[in-house]
Amino acid sequence: MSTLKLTDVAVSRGAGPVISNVSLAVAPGEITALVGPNGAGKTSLLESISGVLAPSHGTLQLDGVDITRASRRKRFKAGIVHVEQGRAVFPSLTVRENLELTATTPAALEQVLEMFPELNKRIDSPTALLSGGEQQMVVLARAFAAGPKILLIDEMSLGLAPVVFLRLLPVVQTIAATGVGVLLVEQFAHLALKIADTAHVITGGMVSYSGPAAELVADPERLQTAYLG
Ligand SMILES: Nc1ncnc2c1ncn2[C@@H]1O[C@H](COP(=O)(O)OP(=O)(O)OP(=O)(O)O)[C@@H](O)[C@H]1O
Repeated sequence: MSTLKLTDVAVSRGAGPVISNVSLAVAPGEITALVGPNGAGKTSLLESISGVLAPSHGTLQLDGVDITRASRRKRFKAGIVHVEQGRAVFPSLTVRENLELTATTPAALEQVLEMFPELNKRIDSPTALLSGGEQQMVVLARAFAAGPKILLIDEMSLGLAPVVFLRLLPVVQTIAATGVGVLLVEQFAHLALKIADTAHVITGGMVSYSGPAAELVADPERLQTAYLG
């Protein structure tokens, strides 16, 4: 059970800073939602956590250990797994072959399929033949099989109908229930907030709200105000 802690993180890209002064924690077994408008900096923040981008300021700690300068590979080995935007499956491989990329023993594969029983039915199908929602499930299952302590999920809803996205949310809850700390980035804020424990709204690279997700669900005006920065 691991906690990720960001303190005063800033990230620059190209022309200048895209993230400033972000402090937040991702607790084990909980879902932390990071929501905000297009271009707010959500992806950049996730990339600074998984090591794609180096923060220009601030610190990142996993269980009290400073990982601010750790390589991407080292962070992955420490349990920070990043599900990037865009459903990166290997379409010509079967579902089984996609999962075996991270579930490297028969026991590990069995454990993943217990968590994702829907995939069992399609296990020998080429992944290209699956629906968008099922492909996203393969991506989540593959990430879960990597044994994350902290799972970063970027815009899982991209290109999916809201009704399909809704079916994936319980899967994220099941993953968190195993003790994984989930940081869920979403543009469908109202749906993500329903399953989140804690929420952070980010606008213009800065956090405009941090608190219980239920507070934003109960008070949509507050969510709107936070979106306006
Ligand atoms: N590869 C890049 N090079 C330079 N600037 C970039 C790059 N990617 C994103 N940006 C800029 O960084 C800022 C934050 O973008 P980012 O993608 O992190 O936001 P986001 O909240 O994830 O938005 P979206 O939901 O549209 O992906 C934006 O101003 C964007 O134009």
